[in-house]
Amino acid sequence: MRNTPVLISGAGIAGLAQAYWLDRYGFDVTVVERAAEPRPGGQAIDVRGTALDVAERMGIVADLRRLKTDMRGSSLVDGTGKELYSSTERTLTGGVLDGPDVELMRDDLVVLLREAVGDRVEYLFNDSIAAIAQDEEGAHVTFESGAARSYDLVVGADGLHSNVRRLVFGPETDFIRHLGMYIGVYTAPNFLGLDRWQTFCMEDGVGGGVMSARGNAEVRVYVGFASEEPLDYDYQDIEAQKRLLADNVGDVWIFPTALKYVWDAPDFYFDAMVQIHMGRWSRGRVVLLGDAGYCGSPMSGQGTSMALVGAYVLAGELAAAGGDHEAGFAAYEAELRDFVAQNQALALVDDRDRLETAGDADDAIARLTEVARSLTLKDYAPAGDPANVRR
Ligand SMILES: Cc1cc2nc3c(=O)[nH]c(=O)nc-3n(C[C@H](O)[C@H](O)[C@H](O)COP(=O)(O)OP(=O)(O)OC[C@H]3O[C@@H](n4cnc5c(N)ncnc54)[C@H](O)[C@@H]3O)c2cc1C
Repeated sequence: MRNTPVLISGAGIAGLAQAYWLDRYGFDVTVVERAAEPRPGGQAIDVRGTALDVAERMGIVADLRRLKTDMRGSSLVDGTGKELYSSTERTLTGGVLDGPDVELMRDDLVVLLREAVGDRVEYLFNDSIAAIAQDEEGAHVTFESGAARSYDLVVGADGLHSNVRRLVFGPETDFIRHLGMYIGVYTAPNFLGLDRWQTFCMEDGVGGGVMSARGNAEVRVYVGFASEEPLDYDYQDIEAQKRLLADNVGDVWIFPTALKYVWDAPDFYFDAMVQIHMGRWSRGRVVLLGDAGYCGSPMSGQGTSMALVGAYVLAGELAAAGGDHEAGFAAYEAELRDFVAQNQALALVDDRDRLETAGDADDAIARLTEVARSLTLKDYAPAGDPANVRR
């Protein structure tokens, strides 16, 4: 597939995994990323079920396990700080501690994927696609920098607020399903003195938690508030988002203290709990992957795993279709639709936000584990051996 030039928009989890697999099948890959480098930040994320099989085929499972968050357990408190339960067997973010699933920091996974891709693909940082025109010859892309280039295919892996989706499929409002919650995630000093521990708080209208990270040197704060109506704010204006968070979180648990650290946080991430639902994930030579096409929201617990599985399936089906992108895109959807629907449904289960007892948590983890494993990967020959392609 060399000489099949593919442009991937976004160097997040989906984009980097896609670059890895397309390169391994011999496509000629360019990645454009709006940020100056793959963006760090984020809370603990999970690789579980079928996504672990993908990681196995990438040869990165040992690295994932090395980077695993080293939690001893978790507790849940109410808005006054009264403990509802505590467990040394599971965490609220990662599930059963001695199970096969891997919970790690999002930025560690980004670095790991970047290393797995190596220098074999071209990166265009600090840039973004301004326009895409398609015809029988290809997808003709103009970048915001002013450069213009043609590709056979464009993969939109640019996250929840996908630029490619907006340019090719229409406005975000056509595809978004609001789940009634906003969250902010950021790093703070370990102001609670947590020792490999996470404590979460569930209270009407406000919720979240604090989790120690990096050998207890710091914590990741995770704080959200309910809003039935979608809020109007600038996705690029981080200071305004911090203000929005501070203004909407009341005097609940330790959140007022946690929010004192938000102003200096280097890695603040804020977004609505929303899902993306689309009738089609491709149009012409353009296809969507990960959050761009089927965001499940952090409430699904499966955004990262869906991105990894989606990247494997899309690249594999394109390779199997031998250059027929319409057949490849159709097979990608056929293979992945049911898996995505089941994973997105996890965020909508009524009792997922009512984890008041250890039994509730066990039920939720059992359901998640079953759905996360519900797809069996196909073999897409001929991929190179990871030992030969990884540097
Ligand atoms: C900084 C950050 C922190 C996150 N923290 C959490 C978290 O704590 N918990 C959680 O559950 N999920 C979090 N997520 C979302 C989570 O990473 C995704 O749900 C999941 O991993 C699927 O990944 P994705 O690659 O589809 O999307 P993302 O990980 O969102 O990656 C999208 C990438 O596209 C880039 N991009 C966006 N617009 C453009 C553009 N116009 N041109 C080029 N590139 C563009 C972004 O900079 C980013 O690198 C976070 C995402 C980001 C970017």
